[in-house]
Amino acid sequence: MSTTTEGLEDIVATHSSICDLDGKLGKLTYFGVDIHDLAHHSTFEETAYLLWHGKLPTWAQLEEVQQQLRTQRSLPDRILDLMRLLPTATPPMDVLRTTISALSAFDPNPQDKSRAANEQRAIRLTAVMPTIIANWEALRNNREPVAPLSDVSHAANFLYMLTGRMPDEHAAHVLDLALILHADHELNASTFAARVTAGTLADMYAAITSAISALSGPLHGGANEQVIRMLLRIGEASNAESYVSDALSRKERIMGFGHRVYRTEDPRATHLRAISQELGQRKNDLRWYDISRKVEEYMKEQKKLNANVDFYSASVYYMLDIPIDLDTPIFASSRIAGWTAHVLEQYANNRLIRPRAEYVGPKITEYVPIEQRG
Ligand SMILES: CC(=O)SCCNC(=O)CCNC(=O)[C@H](O)C(C)(C)COP(=O)(O)OP(=O)(O)OC[C@H]1O[C@@H](n2cnc3c(N)ncnc32)[C@H](O)[C@@H]1OP(=O)(O)O
Ligand SMILES: O=C([O-])CC(=O)C(=O)O
Repeated sequence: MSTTTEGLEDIVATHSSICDLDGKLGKLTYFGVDIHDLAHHSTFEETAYLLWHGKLPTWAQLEEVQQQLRTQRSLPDRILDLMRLLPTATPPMDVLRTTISALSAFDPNPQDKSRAANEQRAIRLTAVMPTIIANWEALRNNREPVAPLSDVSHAANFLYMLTGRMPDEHAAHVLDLALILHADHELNASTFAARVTAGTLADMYAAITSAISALSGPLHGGANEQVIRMLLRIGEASNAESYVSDALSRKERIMGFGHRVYRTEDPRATHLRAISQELGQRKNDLRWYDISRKVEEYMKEQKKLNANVDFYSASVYYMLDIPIDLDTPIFASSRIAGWTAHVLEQYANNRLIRPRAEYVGPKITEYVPIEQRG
């Protein structure tokens, strides 16, 4: 058998037309469209369309997808009933995983496995993600959920449901930009998990449930929540160096740094760093940005590691007043566009994903009856 590579590092496991990632140049494109162009000009809805259809939409196509997303934001009452049954301490990622899985029972036509039916599922799942997250925030705080609006953007509605107030234009723009930047990233762990599940021809709900589970860990999407907890512990920019130096001397990982593919700046971090600074300036409080910069400089100097997408998104969400444990669910509410695009691509040209393991266990061992074992 060929030699093994732990963690499948640099192993090319499939063909994909969705996302091109050059870790040396720090270049990221979705169907050939540069992430910087999407960040400057697109919206989350348009980016999701690009991921699902492989091309940027016309006005009419954009209008249609926006309309579909807007009209499918509500959750079935029985999903809300299910959420009410969960202990209020349930982590939001667990709530997301459970409700997305449960939504399979409400599929209008579960037998329909056509591309068109799966595209509709992709839209529905994307539309309800913010509703699940915001409803959970309300329920766990003993408040009635805020019903979604159907006449504002995905990002504006998300912030509205979280707070019960219409967000200002800048906040909605910032969340929209964060959603664009997180929407896809080639064969990251959660997307791979989605494709492995889809590869068995399990349905889209099953694939997305796998993806949410994989995203939740601190080495992947779960890092953003840990970043802001670290920034809060550091407290002041002047403490950053000693905090990081102590953590490194204990051989701890600094969350939000390092990447399996990037050997240079993560192009998403470039935008998130700038938004973190801008939000700090607008709020007249550059504390979180300043601490982040110090940590970043020190990590670069000491470990030659760059900030990844999770590092600056943490302070951005914090300055948008988003509760810390919603950071990873927000990541999921963006990545759902990429996950579903990959599931559609997997179904379109499916082959079961089943690698091998190099056996390193004991040699053939005789079966000893239990009464003779020492
Ligand atoms: C959306 C995303 O998923 S982005 C990634 C989010 N995750 C994080 O931010 C968690 C922190 N980062 C990490 O744990 C890693 O960098 C990962 C998991 C992202 C990538 O891991 P891998 O590609 O397996 O790199 P690996 O773990 O082999 O690290 C290589 C070396 O860099 C060090 N290193 C990597 N990341 C870090 C870090 N964040 N802090 C300290 N040291 C680090 C490792 O200790 C290792 O050093 P060594 O060779 O002296 O032992
Ligand atoms: O690509 C990866 O391994 C992790 C990552 O940055 C992402 O999923 O956005």
